[in-house]
Amino acid sequence: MFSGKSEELIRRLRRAKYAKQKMLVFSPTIDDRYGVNGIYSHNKNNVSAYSVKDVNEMTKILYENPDTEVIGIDEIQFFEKNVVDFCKKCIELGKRVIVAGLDLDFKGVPFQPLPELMAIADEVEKLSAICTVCGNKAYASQRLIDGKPAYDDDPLVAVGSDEKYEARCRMHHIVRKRTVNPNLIEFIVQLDSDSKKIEDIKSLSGYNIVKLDISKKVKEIRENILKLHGEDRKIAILIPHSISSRIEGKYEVLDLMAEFVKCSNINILSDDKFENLITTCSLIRKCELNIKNIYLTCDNKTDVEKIKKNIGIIPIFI
Ligand SMILES: Nc1ncnc2c1ncn2[C@@H]1O[C@H](COP(=O)(O)OP(=O)(O)O)[C@@H](O)[C@H]1O
Ligand SMILES: Cc1cn([C@H]2C[C@H](O)[C@@H](COP(=O)(O)O)O2)c(=O)[nH]c1=O
Ligand SMILES: [Zn+2]
Repeated sequence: MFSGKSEELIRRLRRAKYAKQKMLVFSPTIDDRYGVNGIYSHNKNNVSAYSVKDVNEMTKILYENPDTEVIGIDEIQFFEKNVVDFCKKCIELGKRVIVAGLDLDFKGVPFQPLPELMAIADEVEKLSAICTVCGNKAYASQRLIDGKPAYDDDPLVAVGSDEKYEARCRMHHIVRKRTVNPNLIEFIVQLDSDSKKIEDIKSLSGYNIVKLDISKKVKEIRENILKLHGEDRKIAILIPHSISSRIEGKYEVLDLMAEFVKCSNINILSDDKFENLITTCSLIRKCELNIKNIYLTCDNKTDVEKIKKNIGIIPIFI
């Protein structure tokens, strides 16, 4: 963007006008930045044009004006692929076709249908703007959202001008990739009654420990977990209730934990109520959740062997 494509198109169309050639000029309806029914450069230089939404509309107008000699199209990247056939048809009919469009999108990926149009064109003039950071020749358009580079999964089409885009050279053109929080959510199922022990768990140091509040709505709880995890934080969710407790009277805590099966570990804090531990572990495993650690808050050494044999995990005393 800002390379002077529209200015150049306007210049060529003005010359055709001086030559008294009959012209049809098209601009996509979607581009209403500086006005409709015209081609406008960033300097507000303009020529009048038909504002059309697709190739069908262009074809109709062309049939109504069969003596057209020159056809100009701006922002051709906003038209469907069939605009290539339209251009070919016009050339076969002996008309001169001048189009302007963006070759690369904000990610630096070829913007369809420019690659095909450039391949079939008799003449291609590639214009460059100036990098707003270093003053070198620009390579692509930097999309900025709240002043920060856009992400690679942002929508392809976003009409705008310098409030959204800047010309940038290769070095200063940035596309952000959305990073997935590499930290798994650590659920801490508390089967004992001594919550103070949680601070003693070394593997959870640095974690933001959030207590699950089952008086809230499922949607609210879920969104809060997603938000905290999405913020790239290390989070541990303390479950001070039975995993069979219900949220909103119908949804078990275990159902909620199962929603995060792909991005969570389960840690269990247990005292000497062995049966309770066995039942909890088997319910958790039925949901294919990963039990990472079992922490014993009692010092009953006989439990270690029982847990190892029945659950397959060597418990850690805290
Ligand atoms: N970074 C930039 N590099 C070059 N020209 C710029 C820049 N920013 C704004 N401009 C202005 O934009 C004009 C080109 O506008 P325009 O023809 O609409 O470009 P395009 O259609 O390629 O976006 C230039 O003549 C200049 O006045
Ligand atoms: C890079 C890029 C641009 N756009 C939009 C933004 C503008 O409305 C036009 C380009 O206009 P210009 O005449 O070249 O200044 O295209 C878009 O929708 N998606 C993109 O990736
Ligand atoms: Zn630069």
